[in-house]
Amino acid sequence: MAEVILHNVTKSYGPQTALSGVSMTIADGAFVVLLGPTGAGKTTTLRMVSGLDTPDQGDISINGQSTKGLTPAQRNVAMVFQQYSLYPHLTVRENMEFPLKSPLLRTPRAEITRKVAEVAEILQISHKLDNKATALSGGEMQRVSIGRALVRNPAVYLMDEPLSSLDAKLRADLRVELKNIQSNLGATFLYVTHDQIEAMTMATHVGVLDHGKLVQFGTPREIYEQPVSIYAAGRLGQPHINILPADLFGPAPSNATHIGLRPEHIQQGEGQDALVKRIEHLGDQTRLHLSFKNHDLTTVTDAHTALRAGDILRIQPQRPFYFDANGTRI
Ligand SMILES: Nc1ncnc2c1ncn2[C@@H]1O[C@H](COP(=O)(O)OP(=O)(O)OP(=O)(O)O)[C@@H](O)[C@H]1O
Repeated sequence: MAEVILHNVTKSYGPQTALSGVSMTIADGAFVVLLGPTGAGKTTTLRMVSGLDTPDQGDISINGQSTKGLTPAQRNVAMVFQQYSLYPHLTVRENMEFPLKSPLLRTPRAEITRKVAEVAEILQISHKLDNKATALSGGEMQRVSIGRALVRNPAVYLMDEPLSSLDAKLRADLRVELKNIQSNLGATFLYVTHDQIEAMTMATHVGVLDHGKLVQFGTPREIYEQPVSIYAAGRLGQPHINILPADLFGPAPSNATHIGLRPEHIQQGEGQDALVKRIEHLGDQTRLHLSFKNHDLTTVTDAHTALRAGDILRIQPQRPFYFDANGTRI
């Protein structure tokens, strides 16, 4: 496995800047998740590292070696993209064996068979190994494309929302499996997801992209507990952070325009009156949708709450964030 360093990477497509001066170190064995809304530059970052596309400026090194002029094969990266790209005329087994049959690798036959069986078991597709790739559901095809990456031992795994087409149960299973594989192998991962749980549970580090710029890089806890801006704070957390006028609950720092409250940072039972508008029972969690001085906010409470819509509940902020007019944390 390897360390990947992006140094000042910039890429434009015509007038559109996709990446602007992105510098980031993906340490050997790190699991880095890129977060940002559509168009932020996540896929472009993966394409730059993979060699499918090249930066206009800046450089990317893998294991201390510049990738300038190197093809994807020479970079030894394994990619899984949102749209699975299998060889339709081959079986699942043949698709998964394919990367190991590269003449460069010279993998012994018995080793190929063992590795494919092991990965198929993890991905719960052992019973489909002899099916044609086209005779599979979308979720199965996606698992085969993940399998094709996992049979290899590349410098870095690049994955673009690999679990998004799977149903919830399988997604949860594979989230745990992928994380196990990554920790056991000490593999380096660069991974794109929109899924909060994947980001919080799988990442060793999170990179927050905003219009092609890397605005924050840190552990998931750092991003959650010490966001640099409203934008970064909004990337993690379900329910979403509440962003309200700074002085809604009382005096605020003089340059603050907004207060940011994570749902769990609204203390209940003390403070000022809020109206309970709606209660959502999610099993392990209950969400309260409140109205406070004509502003909507969301908080969480215990699963067996006696509260009902129409009740009045006292609330006050606990550990608030304050932001200035640019959205920068104070
Ligand atoms: N091949 C291309 N030609 C033109 N513009 C492109 C191309 N690839 C990306 N872009 C533009 O670059 C910007 C970044 O795109 P990118 O695909 O990296 O975003 P993303 O964060 O991965 O979004 P998504 O979550 O939708 O996948 C967008 O404005 C996009 O329209």
